[in-house]
Parts: sequence; structure tokens; C-alpha cells
Amino acid sequence: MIKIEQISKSFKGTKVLNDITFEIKKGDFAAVMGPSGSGKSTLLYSVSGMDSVSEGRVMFEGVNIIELQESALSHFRLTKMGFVFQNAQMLKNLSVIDNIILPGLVAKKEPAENIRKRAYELMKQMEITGIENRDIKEVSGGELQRASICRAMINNPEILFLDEPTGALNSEATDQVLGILEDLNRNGMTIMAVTHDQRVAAKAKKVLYISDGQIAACKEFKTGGDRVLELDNWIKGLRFPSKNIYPYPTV
Ligand SMILES: Nc1ncnc2c1ncn2[C@@H]1O[C@H](COP(=O)(O)OP(=O)(O)OP(=O)(O)O)[C@@H](O)[C@H]1O
Repeated sequence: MIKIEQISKSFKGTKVLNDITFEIKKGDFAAVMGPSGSGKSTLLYSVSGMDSVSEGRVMFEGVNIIELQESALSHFRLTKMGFVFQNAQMLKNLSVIDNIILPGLVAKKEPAENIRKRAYELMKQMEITGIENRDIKEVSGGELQRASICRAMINNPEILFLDEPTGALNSEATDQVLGILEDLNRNGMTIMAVTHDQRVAAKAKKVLYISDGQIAACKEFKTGGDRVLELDNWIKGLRFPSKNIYPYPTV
């Protein structure tokens, strides 16, 4: 579905992504982990077309999104990609439901009535029915993050990009978001998530470990088993003795 081919990116002469190649298949759940400043968010923004790259290609269903003009790229992002950030980034002067339906109205793919109906269905699925007309200051952090997942899903995207989706949540709200991500992926949604949270990464099918702007290691989970323990042992055992080779031999 998405082929990332040898992408590199520099900020003011400093390379923060260095020759990264990997693939996200339809139905994948890829988690990106790594130390602070290693390039995880930059990678997510580059793959999703939110940021430019210095070199390489990002092929999304055969289209190199790096080469798209800004208006075409915006439309591509709006209709094919959903985004969830650490802080929900909702518009303060709109109610929860109006925030959720807004990208649907902007995309103009469907009548407003259908979009509103889907927003209610999504809210039901995320178990936040009843807060639709509240101001965004009148809901909890967990409810707001679930509303932001509804917003990300409103245009039926083909992939959901998440940047630290549980970073601002307490343990209970984290569990709710984890359950949602698991359900979405089980029902076919492709997901790429940057996270420091091993509980999030343990829901993934594939974990990329970034170090100094490179994929230092990659792990694919087999189904079943205690993934949290498996992931923890894998991370503890990681050593980076030499330059990146992908796929890197896993421990
Ligand atoms: N707009 C920018 N201008 C200059 N340097 C930047 C910019 N954005 C990121 N960087 C630098 O690029 C490197 C990678 O940043 P990035 O945010 O991708 O790291 P990260 O792995 O997501 O970190 P964290 O886990 O702390 O969020 C860092 O050294 C950062 O300082």
C-alpha cells in the first residue's frame, strides 16, 4: 500500500532521516519506536506528506506523493489519510460533533447528512455518545482523544497515522484508545503509529526501531503470545554495533 523508498531528510544541513526504506501493507499496524530525537515524528510526517523529504520516494498506491502539488497533496491527505496527534487539536469554537464532521464537509465527497450520520456511528463505536454537543473544554482528555479518532475516520481513510496517541492520557483512557486501535486494525484499518508507549507498540504487527534517523531494527510479531513481554525483551536486547542493515537481524 505504501512503499517508502530511500527517504532522507535534513534540517539546516543536519540529516535527521537517513536512507529509510520500508513498506506498509494494507491491514498492517506498524509502530515506530526509538529514543527522543531519533526522527520518529519526522518519519511519520514525511510518509504522510505533511512534511517534505530531501531524497527518496513515498509511493502510496502507485502515486509518489512527494511529487504532488500542494493542493493535490492536501486532497490526498484529506480523503485517504486520517491523523491523530498527542493533543487532540480540536477547534475551540466548535462543538465535539462539529469538529468531527468538519473534514467530511471540507472533502465534499458526500451529503452533510451522511457525514453527520457516520459521525454518530463512529462516536457510538468509540463509546462517547452523549458528548456530541459539548464544548471541547467540557470533555475529558480520553473522550477528546476518542473524538479525534472519530474525526480522523470521518472520510473513511485508507490509513490512520498517529503521533503519540496516548502520550497525554491517563492509564484508563490509554486502555480505551488501545482497544479502539486494536478493533480498527482487526476490522482492516491500516495503522502507522509513533509511540514511546510499549503498550501501544504491543498492539502492532510490526515495530520499527529508529535510531539516529535510521531503521536500526525491525520486529514482526507472530499472532498470539504475550506481546508486551516479547516487545520488552526485544527492546532490552537491542544492540546497534554497526550501520543499519534492513531488515536488521532481530534478537
Ligand atoms: N522543524 C525542525 N527544524 C529543525 N530541526 C528539527 C525540526 N523538527 C525536528 N527537528 C530535529 O530533528 C530530529 C528528529 O526530530 P523528531 O521530532 O522526528 O524526533 P522524535 O524521535 O519524534 O523525538 P521525540 O520522541 O522527542 O518526539 C531532532 O534532532 C529534532 O531536533
